[in-house]
Amino acid sequence: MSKINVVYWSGTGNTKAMAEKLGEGIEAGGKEANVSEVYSVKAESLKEDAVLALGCPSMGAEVLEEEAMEPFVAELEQYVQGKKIALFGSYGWGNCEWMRDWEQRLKDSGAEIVGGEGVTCLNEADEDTLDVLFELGKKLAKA
Ligand SMILES: Cc1cc2nc3c(=O)[nH]c(=O)nc-3n(C[C@H](O)[C@H](O)[C@H](O)COP(=O)(O)O)c2cc1C
Repeated sequence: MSKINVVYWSGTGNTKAMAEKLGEGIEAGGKEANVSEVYSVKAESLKEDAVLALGCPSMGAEVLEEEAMEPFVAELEQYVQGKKIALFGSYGWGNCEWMRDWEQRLKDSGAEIVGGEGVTCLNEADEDTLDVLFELGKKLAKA
């Protein structure tokens, strides 16, 4: 059974809960999910992953969290050509500009965004969003 890495940053747990639900979907789809906080993962270790998922809330002013996630994504960009990547994250008040920018950035580096766009939710994920993430996990397992 091959593993799918889900790497996330979460300050207050909203994006963490999204990551965990995505992981459940991956396992339901028949693959092992490796759900990790960004602090414990080196971008280089994902070099060979054909499929992976990344999560981060909107921080700063519509940007990725800047201490850990932003440098991680910046380093990962050199490896993403041809990869299938699912994106997700929570936000508090904006218009999801951070997610649109993140999608575009990875597409420009040659990645395919699984599902066409990142999954976003206002603050804590509701049941509908959790269902979407579960289904996305199953889709990742088959990608
Ligand atoms: C320092 C800081 C900056 C934030 N900036 C934004 C922002 O620009 N746009 C937005 O929609 N939400 C913003 N938020 C709200 C978070 O995205 C929101 O609280 C989210 O649910 C946090 O997810 P987490 O629980 O995974 O950390 C910000 C929150 C903090 C603490």
